[in-house]
Amino acid sequence: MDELMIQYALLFSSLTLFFAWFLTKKVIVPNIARKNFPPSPPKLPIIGNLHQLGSLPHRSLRLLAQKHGPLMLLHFGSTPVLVVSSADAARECMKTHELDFADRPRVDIVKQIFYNMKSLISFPYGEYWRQLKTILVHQLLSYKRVQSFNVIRSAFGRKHSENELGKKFLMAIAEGQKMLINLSIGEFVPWLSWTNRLSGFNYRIEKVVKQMDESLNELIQEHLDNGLKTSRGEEAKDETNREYFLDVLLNIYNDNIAGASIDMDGIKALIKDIFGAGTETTMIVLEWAMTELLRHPKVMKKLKIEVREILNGKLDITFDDLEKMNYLKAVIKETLRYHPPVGLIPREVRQDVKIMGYDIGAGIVVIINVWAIGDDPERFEPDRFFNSSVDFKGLHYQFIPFGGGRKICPGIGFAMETVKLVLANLVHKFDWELPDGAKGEDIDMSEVRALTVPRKNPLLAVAAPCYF
Ligand code: HEM
Repeated sequence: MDELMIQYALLFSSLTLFFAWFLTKKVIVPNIARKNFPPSPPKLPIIGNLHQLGSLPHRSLRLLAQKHGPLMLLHFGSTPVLVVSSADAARECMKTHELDFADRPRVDIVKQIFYNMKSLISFPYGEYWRQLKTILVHQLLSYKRVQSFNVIRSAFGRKHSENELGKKFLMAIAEGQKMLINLSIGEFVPWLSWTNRLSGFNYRIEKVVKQMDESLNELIQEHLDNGLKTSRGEEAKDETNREYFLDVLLNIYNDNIAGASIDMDGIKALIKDIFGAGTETTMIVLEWAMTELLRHPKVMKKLKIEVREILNGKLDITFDDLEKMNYLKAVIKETLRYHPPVGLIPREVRQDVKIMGYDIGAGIVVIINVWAIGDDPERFEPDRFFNSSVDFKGLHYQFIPFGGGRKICPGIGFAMETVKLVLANLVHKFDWELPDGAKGEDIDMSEVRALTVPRKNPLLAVAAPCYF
């Protein structure tokens, strides 16, 4: 009997082994083998390629791409990540297969910050995303409104951009952004997600989300208590009558604007979109533009001459004046190419797709390395854009500081008018130099790792007023 049992056991294990071998050889392996995945650098157990990201991922990923090619498959923990590093590859993803690449990665922390992804940035491509985009583009950022808003204080109003409540909200946004870049290992290796609780990561994120929510609720309540403004994009006569983004959104919520609808979480998520995506990016362009002007005195001089000639002794700058400043536009474009504020654009693949002969599976996270794609990363030269038709509106894939395809940044007009206006004013009204007789080449050019790519240390410069 015992012998029979042993024979049964042997037969059973042999059958199991044969079945496993058959599955691996004939079913699973051929399926994988038939797939043509993009090249991958070697990875470590558990963390995958996370250790290769370094302190400035846009730079480390460019170095890796120079070795492994414009489409690379990395692993952040167990999460597969496709890295796109050439204009041709970006065109394939953002234009040819636009819809297949139109989602953002579904990271837990993003879900928490954006009310279960109810924001334009995070919501999967589809009907709700289209509704939010229509509200943002047609109600908040239309050309008429861009001109009628006081561009800097347009979200809540002057009072809130300077008072405690506004500051508290901005601090919570900054903290949330920091947490988004310092994602814990638990986000990439699901079976290690318990470490998020242990390390206090979950607690910190809950605290930040609560802070943002509380300050948003207070801001909304104040706007409701003070009566909503309904200037409908007309130029308001004074600050007290000006209609801000929040008024527009609350009017849509109250059904005062035909053809649009939004719920309260949607309003709050959209406000976070505007602050998260719109304020720091714009500031970063301005700071890098001033840095490059101080490093390149000839460029500064040429810009000053253009601005002052067009203004011809006039103090205030109008939108029409800005339109004529072609060298100013070239300086800003070159700054966006050389220091793209969003160095890495995150996307997620919606369904299996073939790109440049490679098989890319649904659910794979995609990173488009905007900085690596903008060629000639060693030279700042605005003249390359002077009288050139290359633009950032998503048609020229070698220059995509605002992204491309349907997910292209909806704030381009708003951002560009702000940057042009502020930069033109800075060079028109002041002469600039570095402190203590320092030279351009002494400026510290270090970048810091963030969701965006800002200067590591603030730029210090001395302004002397110009008299007309
Ligand atoms: C110089 C300033 C700015 C830069 C460089 C910038 C860059 C970008 C980039 C690269 C994307 C991703 C696009 C893609 O996936 O293809 C994006 C998305 C976005 N930006 Fe901007 N942005 C700027 C200013 C603004 C402003 C001022 C606003 C709003 C007032 C804004 C709102 C958004 C939103 C809502 C999205 C998400 C769009 C979506 O996912 O459908 N951005 N931006």
